[in-house]
Amino acid sequence: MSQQQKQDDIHWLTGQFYNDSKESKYRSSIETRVRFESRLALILVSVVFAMFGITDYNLLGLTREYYLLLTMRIAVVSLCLLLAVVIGRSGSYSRKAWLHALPLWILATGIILIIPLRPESLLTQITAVVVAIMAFYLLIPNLLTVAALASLYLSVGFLAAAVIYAGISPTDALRLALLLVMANIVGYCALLRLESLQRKQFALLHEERDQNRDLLKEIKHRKSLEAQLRMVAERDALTGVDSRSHFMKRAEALLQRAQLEKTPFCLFMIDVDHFKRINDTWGHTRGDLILTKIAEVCEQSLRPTDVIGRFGGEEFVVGLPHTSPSDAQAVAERLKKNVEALPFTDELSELRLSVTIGIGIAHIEDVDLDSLITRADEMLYVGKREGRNRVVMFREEEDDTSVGEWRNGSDGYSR
Ligand SMILES: Nc1nc2c(ncn2[C@@H]2O[C@H](COP(=O)(O)OP(=O)(O)OP(=O)(O)O)[C@@H](O)[C@H]2O)c(=O)[nH]1
Repeated sequence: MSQQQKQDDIHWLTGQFYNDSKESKYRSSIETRVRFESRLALILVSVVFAMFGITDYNLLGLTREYYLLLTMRIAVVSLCLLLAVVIGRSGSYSRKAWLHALPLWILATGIILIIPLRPESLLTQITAVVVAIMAFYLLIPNLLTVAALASLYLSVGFLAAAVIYAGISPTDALRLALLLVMANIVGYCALLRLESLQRKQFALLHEERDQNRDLLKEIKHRKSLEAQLRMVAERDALTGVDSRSHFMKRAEALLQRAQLEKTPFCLFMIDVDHFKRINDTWGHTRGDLILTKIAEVCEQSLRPTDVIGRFGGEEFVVGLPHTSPSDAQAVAERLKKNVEALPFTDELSELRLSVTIGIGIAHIEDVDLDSLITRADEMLYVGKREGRNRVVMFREEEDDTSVGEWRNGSDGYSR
C-alpha cells in the first residue's frame, strides 16, 4: 500500500482519517461551511423546540407545569441561539468540538425534562425524540462521535425518564429501547457513510491537486531544460555569440528577406591575425579570454539587427542586412580599429591584436549564403596574403570573373 493511500485511510467506526494531520486539514477546509450550517440548523431547531410550547399550553393550560415547561423551553432556546451566534463567529471542528457538542446536550436535556413535566404526552414525545436523534446525526453538522454521544445521552435519559416519570411497563420500556437503538443505528450509519464519502472526496481532490502541482513542476523543469538545450545549441559556449549552425539559420532568413525586399546584404568573415602565436606566447587560457573580448567588441561595433556567429577557432562571421557596400566597408574598418584598441593589462599589455576582414556583398537575387560565405572567405584569404590587418571587399555586381573585384580597405587597392 502506498504512503498516500495509508494517509487517506478512513476509520471504519468514526469515519475520520487515521492520519491526524490529514483529518485536521479536512476539518479546516470545511470550517466555514460548518459554521454557517451549524448556525442555520440551530436556529431551525430552536424555532421548532419553541413552537412545541403551543402544544404545552393546549395540554396544560396556564398551570404551574406549563410555566415550568415554558421557562425550560425559553432557557433551551436562548442557550441554543446564543451558541448559534458563538459558533457562527468562532466555531471550529478541529479545536472546539465541545462547543459544537454543547447545543446537542442542552437540547437533549430539554427534551428529557419534558417527560417529568408532561408524562401523559409520552407517545408524542417518542416521535419527537426519534426526530431529534435524526437531527443530531444529520441536520446539525457535527463529528460522528459527538453526535453519537449526545444521541446516546438523549436515548438513555429519555428511556429513564419514561420509566421513572411516565411509569411505563418493562415490556414497553424494552420496545422503546429497541426503537431508540434502531433510530441511533440508522442515524449513525447514515452519518458514518456521509463522513466517509466527504473525506474520500476531499482526499481525491487533494491527490488531483498534488498531481497537478507535480505536473506543473515537471513542465517548468522541462521548459528550463529546453531553454538550456536551446542555449547550448544556439550559443557558442566560449564567446556567447551564435553557434555556427544557429548563425547559418538566422543569416539564411535575413538573406532571403533581403532578396525578397531587394535590399543589400553584406557578410564579414573575421579572422584574428597570428592567433597561433598568441596562444603559443600567452597560453590557451589567455587565448580564450582574448577571443571572448574580440567577440564582445564585435557585438558592440554592430547594430542589434546584425547577426554574429563563431565560425570556428578564431574566426567570426557577421551578417549585415540593409547595409550598402560603403556602409559595410565603414563598419568593418571601425570594427577592426576597435579590436586594435582593445585595452589589455599586465602580461598582455605587450599584445598587439589585429584582425583581417573579408566582405562579401549580395546584390543579386540568386546568391545563396554558402556562396556569399565562400566569397567573403576568399577576400579574407586575399587579405591574409596581402599582409593581414586589413579589410577586403568582394563586389557581386562587378563579378565578371571567378574572383571578382576586391579592394584593400587601407590603400584602396583593386585588382
Ligand atoms: N585559445 C584558443 N585557441 C584556439 C581556439 N580555436 C582555435 N584556436 C587556435 O587558433 C589558432 C589558429 O591558427 P592558424 O589557423 O594557424 O592561424 P593564425 O595563427 O591566426 O594565423 P593567421 O590566421 O594566418 O593570421 C590555432 O593555434 C588554434 O589552436 C580556441 O577556442 N581557443
